[in-house]
Amino acid sequence: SSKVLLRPRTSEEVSHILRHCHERNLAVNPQGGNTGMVGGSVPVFDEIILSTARMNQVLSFHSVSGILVCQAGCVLEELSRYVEERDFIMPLDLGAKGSCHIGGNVATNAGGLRFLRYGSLHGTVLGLEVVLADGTILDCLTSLRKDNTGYDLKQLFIGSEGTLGVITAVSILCPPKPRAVNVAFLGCPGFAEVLQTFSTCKGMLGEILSAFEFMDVVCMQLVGRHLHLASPVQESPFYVLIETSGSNAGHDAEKLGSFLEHALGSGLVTDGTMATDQTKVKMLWALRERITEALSRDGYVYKYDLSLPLEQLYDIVTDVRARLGPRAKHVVGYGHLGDGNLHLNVTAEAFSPSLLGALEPHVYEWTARQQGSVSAEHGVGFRKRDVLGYSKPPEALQLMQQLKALLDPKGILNPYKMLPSQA
Ligand SMILES: O=C(O)CC[C@@H](O)C(=O)O
Ligand SMILES: [Zn+2]
Repeated sequence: SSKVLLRPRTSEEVSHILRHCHERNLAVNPQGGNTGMVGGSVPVFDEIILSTARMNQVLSFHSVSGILVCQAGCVLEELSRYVEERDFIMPLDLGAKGSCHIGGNVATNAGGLRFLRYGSLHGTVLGLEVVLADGTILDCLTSLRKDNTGYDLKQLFIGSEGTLGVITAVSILCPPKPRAVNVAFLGCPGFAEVLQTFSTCKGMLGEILSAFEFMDVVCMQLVGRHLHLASPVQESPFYVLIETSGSNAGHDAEKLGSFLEHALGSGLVTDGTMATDQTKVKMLWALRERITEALSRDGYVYKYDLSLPLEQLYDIVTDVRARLGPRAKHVVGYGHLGDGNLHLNVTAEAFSPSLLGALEPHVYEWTARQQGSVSAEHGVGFRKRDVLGYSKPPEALQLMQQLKALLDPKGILNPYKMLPSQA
């Protein structure tokens, strides 16, 4: 029901907008590419939408350090192209790269496909400029690798989902572009073999391993049915996508080759294919990256983004499949295995409260019993705010409420998001 959408170009304009809204108690919903999975960027009632779409300028790039400073509304894929032309890459990559904004990525602390190698945005973001609820511009846009001068305030805004301030500019450390990238797409006979492949792979590939993703056979069937992407290997219960990135093509190919020989020889892997040329690399990645899209064409999707101990990671998928039986169209498990991050998705013809009742709180209770996280990389937004208690103690939730009250006493920033409705 929003009636107003504002599209500022500068931090000063954001500051004027927030000062105005703060004085008049007007609620504001910051919005980047609007690709989030938990409704964090969608207004609940008639909030004023503050879009970062026109704040899309690169401010500086240093070719020795690889430090990029840009406005919050730069589209991730455009930044990737910009730094790749200069022989660097962005430290994060995700399926929504064509539309998501870097400011939104930082605000949700998005994980994605390069996390295994380059780590979280809490490490790669070096500085932020943030406009606070009352319009104050907080300039923490430094480009220093090391800086121990007091509390590291920028960390508070990484993953705060627009509830504590509006991120207007980002300083981020970009790694050098790897000279050699190889992708192997393999079929595994069981989940135990997927885990064993991961251990072997870490041992044998070491520092060149840059991604370890997995998907189950149902994901592959759906990608085939809805997107017409053909499987490059024989049908198997599980598939893994392994990427290596290094500086010496010959060295990397040799390492990957001996790993594959071992994996095939010992029965961990039953079939596989490899790619070094860009087109085939992209084709193999598409099988994994486009699962979300295939699922959305399958029906209504119940989505869970869990961190779980590796040994138990797939048990919840098997459990939910048995629990729901024919009530679900499909129950799938895929995700960033190397990061202990499972995407459990369930599709059905339409939304049904009874199916939701069979899934929740069951999935959350299961996750809590494993000391897992009910939101690994998608954030909390509107959808998951009442389940934070499964992963955080009451004392932590109370401190979060206190921080919110300190930074946004009038509660104008992204209301009804992230924090539980009655804490
Ligand atoms: O749709 C999902 O649940 C996961 C989306 C994304 O995080 C992915 O890894 O593909
Ligand atoms: Zn993911």
